[in-house]
Amino acid sequence: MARAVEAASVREMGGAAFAQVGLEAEGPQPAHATRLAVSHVNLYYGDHHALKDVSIEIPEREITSFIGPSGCGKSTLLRCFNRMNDYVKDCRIEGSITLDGQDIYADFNTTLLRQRVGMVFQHPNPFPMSIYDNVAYGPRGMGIKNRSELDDLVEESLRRAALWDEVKDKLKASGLSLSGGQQQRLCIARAIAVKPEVLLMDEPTSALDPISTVQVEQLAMELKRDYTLVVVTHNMQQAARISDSVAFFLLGELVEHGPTAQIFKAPRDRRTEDYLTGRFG
Ligand SMILES: Nc1ncnc2c1ncn2[C@@H]1O[C@H](COP(=O)(O)OP(=O)(O)OP(=O)(O)O)[C@@H](O)[C@H]1O
Repeated sequence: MARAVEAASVREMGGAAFAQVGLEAEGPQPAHATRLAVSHVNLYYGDHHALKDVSIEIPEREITSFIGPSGCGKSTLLRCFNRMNDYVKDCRIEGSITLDGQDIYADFNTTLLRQRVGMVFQHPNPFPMSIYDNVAYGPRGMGIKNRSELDDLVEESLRRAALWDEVKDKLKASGLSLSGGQQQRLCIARAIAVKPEVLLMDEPTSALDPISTVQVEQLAMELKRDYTLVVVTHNMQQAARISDSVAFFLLGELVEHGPTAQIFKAPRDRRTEDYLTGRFG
């Protein structure tokens, strides 16, 4: 009986994020191939055991969201995907992470990895240069010097980032002169200009107003047609709105990962229920 009441409360409370965004559980979707595969990963910052035996598969052309309370390891795992943690002193990783079957911690060129796995951060961080140069920066670094090729790439990337119409007449203006929401879309344009396969987004809308948040969410849903997206978010409604699947982390453990409807409406683990219903975190 108590269990039945709890299950009902998850549907009402945890499922509320899902219901509020007007989504209903969908039937089985065609499976997408695994793009990133994490197998038994343990990560330590010095003595601190930040990721504990984490295994998860990230399917291509889907949005996978990482949720969980502060400090549970969401950003740490995200940063493993393009080896950003390499820059952290005393950071040690065990286990394996593969991109299309190739171990990214074995014999893998990190420059190439970061080209294939792009990242957008919590706070928009345009370079202190023009809008055009921000987007052209990556392609130039890859050796593209031809002006018309660069022009095409810049336009295509800004269009895909839903920013072209707002900036096409001021491409020489500083990227820093844009609004916060525009700066974040500029950073997305910069990330996709090098044609990555995976886009990592670490709380990409937490510094944005509601209108810019909706624009970035719509953009993420557009981009998943071609890219694999992994999004860290504290916003449960955002996770419900945009994700194909959701992974819940707690104290460095991956508690469960499943289709968005299942996680919000019928989580398998009591700890996920407790988090979604606000009993902790
Ligand atoms: N560079 C670092 N050096 C040492 N410890 C770190 C470092 N980065 C993160 N940690 C620790 O690892 C744990 C996981 O941190 P992480 O940033 O991955 O959590 P998170 O779930 O993304 O948190 P938040 O939601 O607050 O961003 C925390 O205890 C954090 O203090």
